[in-house]
Amino acid sequence: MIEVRELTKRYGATTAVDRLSFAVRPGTVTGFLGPNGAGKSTTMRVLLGLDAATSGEALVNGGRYAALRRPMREVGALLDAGAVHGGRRAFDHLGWLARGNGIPARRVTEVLEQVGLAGVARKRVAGFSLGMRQRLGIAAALLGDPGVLMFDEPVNGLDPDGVRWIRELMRALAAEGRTVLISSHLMSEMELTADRLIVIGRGRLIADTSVRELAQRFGRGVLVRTPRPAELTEVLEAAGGSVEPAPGGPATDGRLADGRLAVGGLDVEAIGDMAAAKGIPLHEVTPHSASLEEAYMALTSGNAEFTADAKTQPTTEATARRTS
Ligand SMILES: Nc1ncnc2c1ncn2[C@@H]1O[C@H](COP(=O)(O)OP(=O)(O)OP(=O)(O)O)[C@@H](O)[C@H]1O
Repeated sequence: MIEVRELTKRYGATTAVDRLSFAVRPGTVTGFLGPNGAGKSTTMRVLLGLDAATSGEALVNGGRYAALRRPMREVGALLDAGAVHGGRRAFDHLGWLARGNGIPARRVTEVLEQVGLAGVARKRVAGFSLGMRQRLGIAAALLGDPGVLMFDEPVNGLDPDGVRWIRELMRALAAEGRTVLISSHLMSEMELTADRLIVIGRGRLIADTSVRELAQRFGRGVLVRTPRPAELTEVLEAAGGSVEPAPGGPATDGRLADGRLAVGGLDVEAIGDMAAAKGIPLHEVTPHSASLEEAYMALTSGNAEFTADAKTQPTTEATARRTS
């Protein structure tokens, strides 16, 4: 179990994580999503005791990492696959980690087999491809057979076979009842791997939802294009519709991407009638089936527009709203 409560991390004037709260439960793969610089790595580093929180808490199995008695047996992590010294052999690197953490030597052989590196166990890491280094990093994370696992961008730079292998491994680890948190900025990858999604932007929570809920929320709707998006938004929201800026094109007024809106909860006829009644021109009205990628882009585009109010951070659904 991973719990982050009102976590804030500042580096000088930069607020990397801003009153962030979420929980990651056992038995699921949870995707930790957000654009570059959203605060994913920082959150993971604080969870792993590599950085101190400015305020709030980041707990693993109910305690701070520093207070865990046998950390590698409780939590395994891959933060930076390049962090291993190139002169070391894979077997020796893992053996050194095992000895330092009271882990039986047989685990080294087991995890090397598990990640498919048994054949190169005696080779120096300097000669490893990026994919092999990722596998070695994952082997290190698995060494203590921990119940909690965190992987920062594990599929970065991997070929399709490597990506599929990681996806299957993550799902298998969760199926064994482990808590698995994977960060990524690719919804396309998380869609196939994760059960739950925590989406952050500018250090704040944007959505804490299941993949299914997100698909349902954005799954069907009507795409509307108008030169007066703010007025139409007001009219449609007053009628009970949900309105999000739709991806596609740069934002012209800093808030709404070229006046396209994804409308949920209202049909084409109702939208057309209401716009006509208010004299708002419509340049396009199309029934639309959004992909999760589009949903993610709508959630994260112009993060300032989606700042979850820190006092009422959503916990069960993607409830972040535009603030204007
Ligand atoms: N050690 C540091 N000193 C100063 N600023 C930092 C430090 N670490 C991170 N930051 C800043 O904090 C913010 C969040 O960075 P972080 O690396 O956590 O984001 P991220 O979501 O992991 O992004 P990416 O997907 O690019 O890895 C960024 O603005 C980053 O520049």
